[in-house]
Amino acid sequence: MSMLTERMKTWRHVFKLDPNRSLSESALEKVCTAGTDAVIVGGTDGITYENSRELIQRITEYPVQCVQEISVESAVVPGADGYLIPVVLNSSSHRWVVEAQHQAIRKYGDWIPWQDVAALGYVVLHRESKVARLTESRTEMESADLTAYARLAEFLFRMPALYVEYSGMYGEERMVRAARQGLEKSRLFYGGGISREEQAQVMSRAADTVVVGNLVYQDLEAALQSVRWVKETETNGASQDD
Ligand SMILES: CC(C)=CCC/C(C)=C/CC/C(C)=C/CC/C(C)=C/CC/C(C)=C/CC/C(C)=C/CC/C(C)=C/COP(=O)(O)OP(=O)(O)O
Ligand SMILES: O=P(O)(O)OC[C@@H](O)CO
Ligand SMILES: [Mg+2]
Repeated sequence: MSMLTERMKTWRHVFKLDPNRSLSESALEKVCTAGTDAVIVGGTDGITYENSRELIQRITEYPVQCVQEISVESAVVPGADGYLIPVVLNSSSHRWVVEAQHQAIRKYGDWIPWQDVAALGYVVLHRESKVARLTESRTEMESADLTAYARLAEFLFRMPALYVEYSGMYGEERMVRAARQGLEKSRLFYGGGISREEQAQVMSRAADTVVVGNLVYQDLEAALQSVRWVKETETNGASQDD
């Protein structure tokens, strides 16, 4: 299998499943066979090795890429198709920018399969979200700040992707477009509050990859439809590939 950063370039739609929430086997089968490009396993609270391993093992029964987004060092599950490492660029605590990552790299050292690892430069914008509270993110910003974070992610930190995160809330298109303005090749992820076709279309035009999370648990049929909503929409100004 090619490097994770290469595979990510093909992702238009991804589901994010939370190990701390339950999903029946028939629902999981529908999610994994709906035509999404990857399933990300991750969340902010109640994440353990046991619940992550259980969900990842279930997903690997299906022919879809299964990638773990690591938010807790002790929950890393060997055997996933890849590992996404969040770096919260607008956190006011260095813990979520370098320290948690440093500790984990110290712990796992030689075991880390770097070809299957990619950093995600997060900018967290929903003030009331769990992730904003956990990471003490500075969510108040102007669009120019977001453009600057995007440039910082791509040109200073050489990150393969910038993630505009509105977890739990539908975000502002102008902010996603501001992030796009700062990027050339790095991928632009959007996630947050997608529940209707028109929302998915707007964000699919602005971003490269659209992440659908909570909708899976709120309205499974709509979540399954979101694959089509995203994939039938063309992106504007996609990141340039080599
Ligand atoms: C043996 C083997 C194969 C080993 C693998 C080696 C490997 C890959 C090691 C990992 C090395 C490494 C650098 C790990 C990182 C460790 C770590 C803890 C980093 C910190 C990450 C971070 C900044 C977390 C903060 C929280 C965050 C950004 C979470 C992302 C997910 C998210 C926002 C989910 C949405 O949350 P949800 O719970 O759904 O929210 P709602 O309930 O509101 O919907
Ligand atoms: O759960 P929702 O609001 O869809 O957000 C998706 C994802 O961006 C969460 O990390
Ligand atoms: Mg969630």
